[in-house]
Amino acid sequence: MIRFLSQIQRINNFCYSNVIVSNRVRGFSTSDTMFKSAVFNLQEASKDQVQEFLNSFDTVLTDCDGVLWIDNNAISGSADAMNYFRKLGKKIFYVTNNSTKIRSEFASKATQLGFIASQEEILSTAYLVAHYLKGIGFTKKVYLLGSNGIGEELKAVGVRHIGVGPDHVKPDFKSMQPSELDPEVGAVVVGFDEHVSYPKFMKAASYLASEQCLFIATNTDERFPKAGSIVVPGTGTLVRAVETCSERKALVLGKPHNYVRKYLESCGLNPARTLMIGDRCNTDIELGVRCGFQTLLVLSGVTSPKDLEKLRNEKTPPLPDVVLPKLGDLLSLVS
Ligand SMILES: O=C(O)COP(=O)(O)O
Ligand SMILES: [Mg+2]
Repeated sequence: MIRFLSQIQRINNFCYSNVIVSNRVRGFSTSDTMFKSAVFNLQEASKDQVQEFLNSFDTVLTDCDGVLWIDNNAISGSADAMNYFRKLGKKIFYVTNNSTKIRSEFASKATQLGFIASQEEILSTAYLVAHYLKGIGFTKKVYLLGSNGIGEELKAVGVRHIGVGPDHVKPDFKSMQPSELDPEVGAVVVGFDEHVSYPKFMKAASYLASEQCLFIATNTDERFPKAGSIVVPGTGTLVRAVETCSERKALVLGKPHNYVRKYLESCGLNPARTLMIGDRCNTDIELGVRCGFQTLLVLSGVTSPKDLEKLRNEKTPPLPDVVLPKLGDLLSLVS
């Protein structure tokens, strides 16, 4: 497996890749100094090393929120970096845990923000939910605690759903009757839902009281990346709430879980020649590590430089192979 880090190892005469392998496979047996060095700051690389890095992969999988954009604003330089990868002939996939849009909407958003993207290159959790239910031949109805993005993807594969939009809290909300439940519901899907409410939790948990009812979640991200000090709770907040009141565990489809991993495996990627870019260690980097990809963490989203330092000090895996402040910084290293 010829990877960038083993090139660095030769150049620096320092065993970066062995440190990483031993950290991952055999636990933290290496010295603190070696461990800390295991995350390579690409900004400290020479031009030749950056070139080696760029030559070490053919496929780029990138996270979206926090790497390419935050809300509706592109992160400076990200589009140029992604378009540069494309110019170099790299295959590109946008792999997002965000469930609020259908794939064509993600492609339009990307295009508007300056990225080159087609629907076929988008792998979103809304799509994965539809892919999963279609794959198991699901014919019942979905109770959806989520957005229209999932609803539209379900519709595209012929799966019926209810629940999207506000379900207002009434003064006597605790007196909800079983007649308010739809007997055709055979699955509860939890994704991001800006209209989350107590009646929705009651309905989700009541459907899930039947063991036959499937329980699926898009992702468990704790927070959305946000510029500024306001915390925007992520889908994990809703999943945990439904898990708590239903006393069940959801099957989670998004990064870093098995379903998305298997999906990517079925795309015929060569793990040794694939780079995963992310802004979050416990989803993006974890997925990359589990799949055997190289991993690049950018500090423009959820993980701050302080968070990374803490993870390195506490020796908390998964850690990325390389790090950059933001994806756009790559271009100044090659020009
Ligand atoms: O929307 C989310 O929760 C995360 O989306 P991302 O995977 O593109 O960061
Ligand atoms: Mg992200």
